[in-house]
Amino acid sequence: MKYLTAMYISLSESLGIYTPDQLYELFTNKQHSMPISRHRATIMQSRVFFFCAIFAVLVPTWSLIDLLFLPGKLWGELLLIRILSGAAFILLAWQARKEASLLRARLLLAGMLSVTPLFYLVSDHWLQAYELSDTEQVVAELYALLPFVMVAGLTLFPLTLRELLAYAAPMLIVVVIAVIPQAKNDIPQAVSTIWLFTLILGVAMFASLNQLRYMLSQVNRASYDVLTGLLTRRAGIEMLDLQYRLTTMSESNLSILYLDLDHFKTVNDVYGHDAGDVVLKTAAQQLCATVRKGDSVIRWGGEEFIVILPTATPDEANDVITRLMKAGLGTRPDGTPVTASIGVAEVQADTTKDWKAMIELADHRMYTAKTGGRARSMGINDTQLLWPECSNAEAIQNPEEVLPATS
Ligand SMILES: Nc1nc2c(ncn2[C@@H]2O[C@H](COP(=O)(O)OP(=O)(O)OP(=O)(O)O)[C@@H](O)[C@H]2O)c(=O)[nH]1
Repeated sequence: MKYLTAMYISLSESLGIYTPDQLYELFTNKQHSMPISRHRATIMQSRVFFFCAIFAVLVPTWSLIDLLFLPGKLWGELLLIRILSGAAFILLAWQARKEASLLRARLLLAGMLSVTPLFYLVSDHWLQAYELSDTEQVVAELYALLPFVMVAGLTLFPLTLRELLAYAAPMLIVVVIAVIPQAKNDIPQAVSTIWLFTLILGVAMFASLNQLRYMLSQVNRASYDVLTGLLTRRAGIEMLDLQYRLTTMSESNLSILYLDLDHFKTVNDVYGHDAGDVVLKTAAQQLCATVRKGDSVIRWGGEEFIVILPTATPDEANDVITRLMKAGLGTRPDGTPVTASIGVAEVQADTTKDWKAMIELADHRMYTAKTGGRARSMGINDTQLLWPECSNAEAIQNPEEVLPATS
């Protein structure tokens, strides 16, 4: 099995087709990262808003066409459900303007997709009760297109296969229920209706999955640093903003660490850029290995990192730093330990007004740690923690001392 998976991965890489992980990401959102879920929720809600706003106007306005071509009593009945559907679309559009979350986006889409099939089922029931002339029949036939319009609308949303199946199944059931009476008189017509619906559904699912695939690649590219695999500054800012708001809502704790590797430039200058890259990668891996699952590590700049520690008090943040100093950030090419200057900030202890102020404070403390001798952290109330192996960090990492002797 392992052998087959490895073969599939190498084949998929060389042919440019999906790897098992990519396929899984298209099947379900279980492994989607926070930036992807947020981005997807925002797109879905903005499109639900767009769709619902248009339908909120179109559905009631269409009654003018009904008035011209359908019997008066039938027009009155249809007008009632048109007004109700229009109101439902207004409600959905209004809800879609609220802050995006995946749960809200999914519920709104489910709501949007149910209004039209319900409208279709009720209107179809009333239309069947009337003997319609040829012209009236043409207008009535337009009603039968409603589920097709809705299913085609799925192309607008970047959905996983599981979501698509969950949304498409009820619509398919509605169409099957609606064609049952028709099947009694005209089986080929009923079969071709279901066939056409399935075909449009297939195309819509394909387009929707493709949109998701494209979105995944774009968001991943923008959210993860190519060298270290950490969150990029852009994705990190979104995460900081979210965590800060969640923390202030729940009045809990939130600590951040601002790390700047010490004398990193000398690694590049003495051993070359590739060696510098290896040091950065190792430091990033060590950081990720030290923090908890819910924490986030961001590559803030060249050799600067930010660690977000949700719910962590200043003492807990210091525990993380102690763990990190013990585990280390890897070694430089000359075998000396890589160290960092670290600034700490905490939302309650520092009473910061927003995440930017928190970053500024942590940056300022990191600078104090740097000027205070490097290889140390500077926390709240000037609490300092020193790197254990580096009681004399400056001497170990003095650029002049690591420069190889020139002949
Ligand atoms: N190899 C490599 N180097 C990088 C990357 N990004 C930034 N740098 C280098 O990181 C170095 C940062 O050096 P400085 O900010 O001067 O500071 P430093 O040498 O770490 O010294 P202190 O911060 O004062 O301890 C610069 O030489 C950048 O070129 C990268 O992706 N790869």
